Amino acid sequence: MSLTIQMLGTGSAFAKHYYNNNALLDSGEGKLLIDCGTTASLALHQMGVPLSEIDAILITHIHADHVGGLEEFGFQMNILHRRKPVLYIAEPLIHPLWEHTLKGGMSQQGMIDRLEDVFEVNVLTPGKSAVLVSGIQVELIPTQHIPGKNSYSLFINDRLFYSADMIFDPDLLHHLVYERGCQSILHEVQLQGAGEVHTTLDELLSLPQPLQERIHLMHYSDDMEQFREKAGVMSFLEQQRKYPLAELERAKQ
Ligand SMILES: O=c1ccn([C@@H]2O[C@@H]3COP(=O)(O)O[C@H]3[C@H]2O)c(=O)[nH]1
Ligand SMILES: [Zn+2]
Ligand SMILES: [Zn+2]
Repeated sequence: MSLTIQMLGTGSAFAKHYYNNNALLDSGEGKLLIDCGTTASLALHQMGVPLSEIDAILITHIHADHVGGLEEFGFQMNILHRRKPVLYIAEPLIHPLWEHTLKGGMSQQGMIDRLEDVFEVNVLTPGKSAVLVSGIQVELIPTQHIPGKNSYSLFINDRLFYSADMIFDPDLLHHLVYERGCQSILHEVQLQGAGEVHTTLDELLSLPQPLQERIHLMHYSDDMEQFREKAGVMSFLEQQRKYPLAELERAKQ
């Protein structure tokens, strides 16, 4: 069975109409959750996917719309299912995730003192591809988001680029498509204003047409419908719709 991608949500951090920009990848042999924001467990509930069916979680960076649901996920799995969820994470994110995000809610003296006490932590090395669940191979690519905050975009199965929150990096997109065989790009977008920590629609519209044709937009604000025409050949991903990878790749033809 081929890979499918279903966004739990496609919203920006402040969106209310759209849930947090998190994704469920399903190879048919295993399920990988990309990011676990504040709205993740509600979205998964609506999608009919029990938390216990998720084989692993991968975190791109530390912001609530990407990690705010980990406390509930961790507690539910440990308390209700008696097992630690598998967490893939770059080493520099471990300390801030525990010390600055999860410790306040999850620590229990003598029982839960570290991230590893509630999650099965697997460290990923940027630039090195690894099979995270059967049929899903991921390479972390460091990309720029907030000064001093580590953030990692993803190159999946050597053909799909999934942007973390990131500032515009046209050279990376060019490199992935023309030198690494990238077929489709799921890219975050900021529809209005200056892209100080995100990539703007205007910036993506400056890319050559063959690159734009590969792009599917996500992480957008509630006024997305007003930008469909402006986005041209770039399409907006719909939250909770299941996309076979082949469908995303067909869009460019
Ligand atoms: O320098 C800053 C820092 C943050 N922010 C906002 O806070 C949000 C945090 O989550 P996010 O990364 O999905 O999106 C970010 C932006 O919406 C910003 O506009 N400028
Ligand atoms: Zn975000
Ligand atoms: Zn962010």
